[in-house]
Amino acid sequence: MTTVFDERFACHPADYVNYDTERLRQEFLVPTLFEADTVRITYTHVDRMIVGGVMPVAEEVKLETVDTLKADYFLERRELGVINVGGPGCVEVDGTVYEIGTKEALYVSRGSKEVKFSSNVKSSPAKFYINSTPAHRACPTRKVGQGDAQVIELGASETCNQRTLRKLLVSDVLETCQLQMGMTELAPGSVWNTMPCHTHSRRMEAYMYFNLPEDQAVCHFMGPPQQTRTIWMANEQAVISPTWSLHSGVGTSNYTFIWGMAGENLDYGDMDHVQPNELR
Ligand SMILES: O=C[C@H](O)[C@@H](O)CC(=O)C(=O)O
Ligand SMILES: [Zn+2]
Repeated sequence: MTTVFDERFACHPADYVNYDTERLRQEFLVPTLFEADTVRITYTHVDRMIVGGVMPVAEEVKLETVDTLKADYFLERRELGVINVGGPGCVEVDGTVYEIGTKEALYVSRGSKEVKFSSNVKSSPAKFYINSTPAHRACPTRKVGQGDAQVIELGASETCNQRTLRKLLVSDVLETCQLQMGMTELAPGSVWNTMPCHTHSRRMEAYMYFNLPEDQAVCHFMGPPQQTRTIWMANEQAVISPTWSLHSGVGTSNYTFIWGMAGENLDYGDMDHVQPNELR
């Protein structure tokens, strides 16, 4: 197995406006998450979130520390959220095995020394999407299945934004330090996520789009509401949303995405809303 590590620095909104397409993609897009028997992790200095993907195929894959963390093990000072977007698999945390089916989640406590990922069926490997953030204390490791989620229905077909939001690893469901994660699924024919959109300078966010047909795309919007830019995204790619940025997208078909947040509060409803006709 291999670990592929990449580091991104935080960026000022006054500089961001001068970025061209390539530079925007370099700073904010995480283009590859899932590669056989590999842990791919991107460390963003925006709230120090790590965004990554683990796809075990032929072997069990271990979450190993990287030199940049200067930690004896990956979760020495961090908590971890895992959501499986592939076939059924297992996550073993210090000897305890958790069966994680498609669209199920696992919260892993700070202080967990050994985290190992495996797929149940090689021909349909698990794809574990991960977010990890600094943690000041240990909260219990826990699996969160679809039935444990807090579900919210949003939007309408008339405005092409009908979607089901599932809060998985959030404060209403279980205890975490700062990490909050969930999944939003667009209804067939609906293409707009997070519209009307919002910002929340108290928290950064990362989005990972999946279940998007390979020949389709999502146009992701970012930036201060009056200075937006777009990043065209493919299936199973992630994008970093700095604290000053909105995050919304429109697809050429429907899709599902995972959102993950980190920052100074756990209040999902803390948002500064922006109406579509206010955007520039
Ligand atoms: O701060 C919250 C996040 O942006 C997402 O949860 C929004 C979302 O999934 C949606 O509206 O579709
Ligand atoms: Zn948000």
